[in-house]
Amino acid sequence: MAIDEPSSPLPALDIPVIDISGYLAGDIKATKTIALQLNAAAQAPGFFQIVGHDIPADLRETLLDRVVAFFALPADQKNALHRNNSKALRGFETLGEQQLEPGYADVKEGFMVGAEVESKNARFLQGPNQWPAKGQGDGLEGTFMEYFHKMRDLSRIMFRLVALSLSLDESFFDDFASGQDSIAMCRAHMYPPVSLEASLKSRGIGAHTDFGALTLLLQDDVGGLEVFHRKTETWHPVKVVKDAFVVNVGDMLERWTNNHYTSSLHRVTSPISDKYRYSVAFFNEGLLDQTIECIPTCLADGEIPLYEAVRVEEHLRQRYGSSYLV
Ligand SMILES: O=C(O)CCC(=O)C(=O)O
Ligand SMILES: [Fe+2]
Repeated sequence: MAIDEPSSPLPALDIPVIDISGYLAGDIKATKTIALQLNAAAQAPGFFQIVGHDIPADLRETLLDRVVAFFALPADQKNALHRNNSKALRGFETLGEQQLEPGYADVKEGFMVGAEVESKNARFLQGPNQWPAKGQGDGLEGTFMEYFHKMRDLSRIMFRLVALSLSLDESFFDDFASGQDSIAMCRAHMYPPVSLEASLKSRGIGAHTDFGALTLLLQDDVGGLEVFHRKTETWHPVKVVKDAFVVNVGDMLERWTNNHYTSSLHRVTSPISDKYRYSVAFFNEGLLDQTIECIPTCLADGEIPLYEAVRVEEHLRQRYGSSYLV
């Protein structure tokens, strides 16, 4: 099946749900099990979900509520925060601006946020955020930034588990994931419903792999996220699991692990009910000057690295640059 064919009604691919509470509680036996589960899931399908994390339910719910309210603002108020005003891709983007799959401009709106960095000190993807004016989308900034900082902490935890899963020192990815200059981008999405007919010819977000190392996704209960299974060349829905984050391996981690871990194609089909779908993705992009090259524990005897070493900034400039239409 070609990758642009409509979604199939196949049963969900085995995308395991991993409970990380044992690691947070310092349980050594549970940590070993979690690392093994993560190792298996990161190889195939490159997607899993986590529960037992410490991001409070009321924060997740409040963020989604505020995101819904933001996307409901009049177009001129959202356009005043357009990402074209920002050197760091921060702010609003409207329907059709990003194209991740050739031939399909995404039918989504987005709102990108990151760590606040003053313009004069900013490098690629660093800079100030753009927030709605007073009286418009009140509370978004406080909730989004609280969420962003908590997700950074969760990322450090997830990368520690990734390190353990690769038999590395637990702190191997600490600087990459949570050092002072480490870059993380967090984008809220709104996917409007389309007719059944239109849904077959469009994408909420076109098929793509994520550019960074690891993505942590908060989704509402509408569904529509699908993962491509390379072996059978079929698309499979990612089930909505209460309180879970969907976690997926991105291109940098695939490259770092010499393809041991898999950065899988995924996409979102537009809702065809009358419901809008909302999600918030947290992307770990890492340190701009870091070099990504094959991790020694990922090279068995007789194997050779499949990729040349690449600087994170070079990789990100190339991937972000080619994904925007305007
Ligand atoms: O909204 C989603 O469920 C997925 C979004 C996504 O894949 C992305 O932003 O890279
Ligand atoms: Fe993605």
